[in-house]
Amino acid sequence: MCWMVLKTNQTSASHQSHLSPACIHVHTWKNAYQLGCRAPPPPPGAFLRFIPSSGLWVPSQLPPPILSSLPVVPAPCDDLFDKSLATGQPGKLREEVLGELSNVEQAAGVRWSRFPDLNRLLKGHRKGELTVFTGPTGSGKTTFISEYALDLCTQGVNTLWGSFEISNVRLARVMLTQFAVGRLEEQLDKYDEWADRFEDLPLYFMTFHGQQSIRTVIDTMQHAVYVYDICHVVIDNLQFMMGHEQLSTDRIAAQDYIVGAFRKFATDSSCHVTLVIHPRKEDDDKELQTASIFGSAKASQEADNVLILQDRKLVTGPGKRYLQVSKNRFDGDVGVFPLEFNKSSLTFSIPPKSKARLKKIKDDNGLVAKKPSSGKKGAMPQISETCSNQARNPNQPDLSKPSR
Ligand SMILES: Nc1ncnc2c1ncn2[C@@H]1O[C@H](COP(=O)(O)OP(=O)(O)OP(=O)(O)O)[C@@H](O)[C@H]1O
Repeated sequence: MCWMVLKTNQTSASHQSHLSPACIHVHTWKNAYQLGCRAPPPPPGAFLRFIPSSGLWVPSQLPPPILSSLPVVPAPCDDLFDKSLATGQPGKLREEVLGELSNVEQAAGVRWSRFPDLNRLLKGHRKGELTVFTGPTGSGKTTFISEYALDLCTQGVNTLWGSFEISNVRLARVMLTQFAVGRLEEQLDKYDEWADRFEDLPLYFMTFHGQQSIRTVIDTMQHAVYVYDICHVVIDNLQFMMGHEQLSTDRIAAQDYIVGAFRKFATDSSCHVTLVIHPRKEDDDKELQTASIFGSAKASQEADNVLILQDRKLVTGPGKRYLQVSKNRFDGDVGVFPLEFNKSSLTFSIPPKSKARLKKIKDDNGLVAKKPSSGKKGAMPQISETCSNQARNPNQPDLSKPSR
């Protein structure tokens, strides 16, 4: 068994006297080697372990006094290396690459039912990724990300919301309106039907509001992954979670640390994290860019995907807003697509001109209706031109069914 160093401190271990090759030799009568020194390279087959932070190859069995003085926490690891695509290697690289190639659909992740353009660009929503989402103040970030997450959740993506800016009551009200694709204020008799259906979704809310420490938030997320098998965490938004205490320079460092913690959580827990971050103040006539995200470049560097809600019209499309995918690490493309806001249903999906794409079937009564969907829970809402403001919805409660 070889050993791998999991955590290191900032100081190069080789600068510490007890870890210099000479000192190890004096204490153990065994040879250690340091990369980049005039010392000879380790002989082939030598039973050594490598300490990445120090560039040292040390004997794999150091006596306890030296081992305990390491500035690191060693942990056992059988597979330090993957060799090309060779079979039989501990990391199974070859099988895993084949798995990705032969299951392209699965590797692409869960597809949105309300946002076909997102599928075109991002392919799908995948576990273990970090998405950073930004947009001007009041442009509709919360409203959009609510529908974006709800869409996935109705398809069985277990979702945890951390709403640090608006209360869970207000958020759930927006989501319920989007779920019902229409205002429930005027049809309160249907409230219980919709609420029952909404309650059946694998959707959970953190009970935090306002400033909260990253440690507490990550602990809560880890607990939720363990207990509820959460696959998607939405943090809305980073600035409200951090509060306003730090000075400006500390604040950027603190934000970088927090972004790093969310990144690590996403990777380690195989859970997608969508992080809403306000942009820095830009001129109103300028479009936002990846570099407009508040803080250092850390957020966009760590992110797998960067989405920007631009509050201006696309010259070539309908809608007063558009969504820009400005970074896409996995597959697919970067690009833009228009969003048209429906004030009644608080939804961004299906701009009116795109309705032409939907296949319509005239029924016997001369009413216009969309071809029935697959019946999949949470599938694309069906737009009926017989409804004025409210779109017909596959999530529509079956009113013949008694409410719970
Ligand atoms: N495209 C839109 N057109 C008009 N109004 C919108 C649009 N999108 C959202 N709204 C409305 O604007 C208000 C603010 O929306 P929302 O809270 O989603 O914005 P935000 O970008 O998250 O705000 P903040 O910058 O404060 O976090 C809400 O009342 C919402 O219904």
